[in-house]
Amino acid sequence: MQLSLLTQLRQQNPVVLNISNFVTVQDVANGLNAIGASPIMSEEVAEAEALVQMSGAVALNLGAFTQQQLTQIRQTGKLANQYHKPLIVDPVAIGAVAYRRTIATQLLQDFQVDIIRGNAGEIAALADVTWQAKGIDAGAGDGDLVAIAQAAAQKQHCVVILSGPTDVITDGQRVVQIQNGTPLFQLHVGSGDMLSSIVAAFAAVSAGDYFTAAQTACLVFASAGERVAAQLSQERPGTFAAQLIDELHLITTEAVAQIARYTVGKDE
Ligand SMILES: Nc1ncnc2c1ncn2[C@@H]1O[C@H](COP(=O)(O)OP(=O)(O)O)[C@@H](O)[C@H]1O
Ligand SMILES: Cc1ncsc1CCOP(=O)(O)O
Ligand SMILES: [Mg+2]
Repeated sequence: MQLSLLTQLRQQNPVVLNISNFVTVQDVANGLNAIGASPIMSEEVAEAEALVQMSGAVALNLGAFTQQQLTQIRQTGKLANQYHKPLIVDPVAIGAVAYRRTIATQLLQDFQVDIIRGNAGEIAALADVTWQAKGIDAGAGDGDLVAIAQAAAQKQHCVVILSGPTDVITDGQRVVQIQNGTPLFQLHVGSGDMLSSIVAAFAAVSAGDYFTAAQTACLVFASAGERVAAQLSQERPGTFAAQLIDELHLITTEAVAQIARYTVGKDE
């Protein structure tokens, strides 16, 4: 864990290129902006090379792609590899939709991803583990989440974040588990997408240590949500979403350190 990465992120204000889905694009842009990164979104393959070159990291969200956008996604992923930019993929709903799973599998062969961030249903699909994913949500299953995340990381040769009540972060061998968070995240569509792009922002300032970038991003994001939830007397999804943006902007490394609850290793 390296909370100083949050300070570096705010000092460096890295450009993060996002291919977003149309549902959560604004959450992602504002979440990145609030925490101290500089978001840019694009839907045009003709500008992909210029945008990748100027970016500190690239986040590809597979939430609602069309055939046309697939060309852009594939090209942007390849360019990120070519220009050695950290590449993050969010494989939205690949556990629930066979078509998405097929496409994601192909894409992950077309370029080498550095970090994959998904919920249990999505990461189980990558690891070929049976799971009852439900739409964009994690769904239900009884597999060992740490073993599933490790299997996915080993298969894709990258860092994997399996997010949920506990976030599991692994490079296939090493494991960190973060217990911070709030169930209110699940009441706001876009929480996961925001996290994936914030992971990209941390990766941009991590000098290639993607395992540390991934766990620090997860801890900061989950802590921000937890601090907001602690101030709410009722479940208020709208208020939570607005205040999450505020908190991403205001949260300090000291505040995160004060509430951080995580374990290093496989046992919680
Ligand atoms: N029940 C929960 N308790 C605490 N934190 C949660 C819970 N569910 C999700 N989170 C947090 O919500 C954020 C988004 O993760 P997740 O809900 O798994 O993504 P997605 O929206 O893609 O399904 C993460 O920071 C995760 O830690
Ligand atoms: C509802 C929906 N449909 C396609 S993408 C998307 C948003 C998914 O957002 P998240 O995974 O962050 O909840
Ligand atoms: Mg998601």
